Amino acid sequence: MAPPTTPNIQTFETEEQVAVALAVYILHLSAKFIAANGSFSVVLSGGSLIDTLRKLLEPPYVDSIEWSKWSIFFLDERVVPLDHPDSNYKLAYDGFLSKVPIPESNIYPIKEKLSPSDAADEYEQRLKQLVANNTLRTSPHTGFAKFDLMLVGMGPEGHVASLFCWHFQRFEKKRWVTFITDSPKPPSERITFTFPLINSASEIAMVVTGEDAADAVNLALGKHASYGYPLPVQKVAPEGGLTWFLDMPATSELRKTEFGI
Ligand SMILES: O=C(O)[C@H](O)[C@@H](O)[C@H](O)[C@H](O)COP(=O)(O)O
Repeated sequence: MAPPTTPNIQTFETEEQVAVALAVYILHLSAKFIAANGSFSVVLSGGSLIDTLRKLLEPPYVDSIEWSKWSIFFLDERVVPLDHPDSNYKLAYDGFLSKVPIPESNIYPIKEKLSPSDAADEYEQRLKQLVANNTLRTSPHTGFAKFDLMLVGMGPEGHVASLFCWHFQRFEKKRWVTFITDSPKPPSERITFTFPLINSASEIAMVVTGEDAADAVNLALGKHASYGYPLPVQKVAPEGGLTWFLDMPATSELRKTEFGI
């Protein structure tokens, strides 16, 4: 296991500025990985992240990216049909994927009409096949697939992907993809990448905006971060780079603790 890198914490006045900075960061990584490997594998979360990607759909970013080299995966997914309003694929398709020329064959939604357990098995097997045929690279440290970029959101109580406090999935060590049938955030049935897979990534962006996230941001990044039982977000410790993108409301509690205001 490679030692995790120190996070790069970037804070911005507004969510709009986070969206711009995220577009610049993604543009840079896309060019870097395509130059090095001829491809760029990106893992998307659900939630507000998809809207925060909106700057990528505008010039100069949209015209500067080699979209045909991108492949898209889902960090977690609700076990519902792909056209269901709760589907992360539908959210990503409507808000982002339908607006950029990523080949359909490079987009990897979950398979429909399976139980949560079977959907997780099927997605894991598909990832393993993509490693076997060299579409995805592997971490030499962990043997898990090594995605180029994971875009990760955080819930107000510190969950990431569908890995929640007080739910055993967060301790999974062997599986690449697992499932949950009692998710505290609806809908209850989901599949999710596990921490060993998440932490094998080359780059992770934690994209966290809004005041709802302020307590968990303070717990994760504040001076008492190492005290007590860690939140799921505190287990995000990739062998590659970790960059936090935060707006002012998300750092409001952190600023009180850090500066005693
Ligand atoms: O499918 C999901 O529910 C998500 O992948 C989930 O992990 C999300 O990223 C966080 O809950 C943050 O969501 P918000 O950005 O909307 O707060």
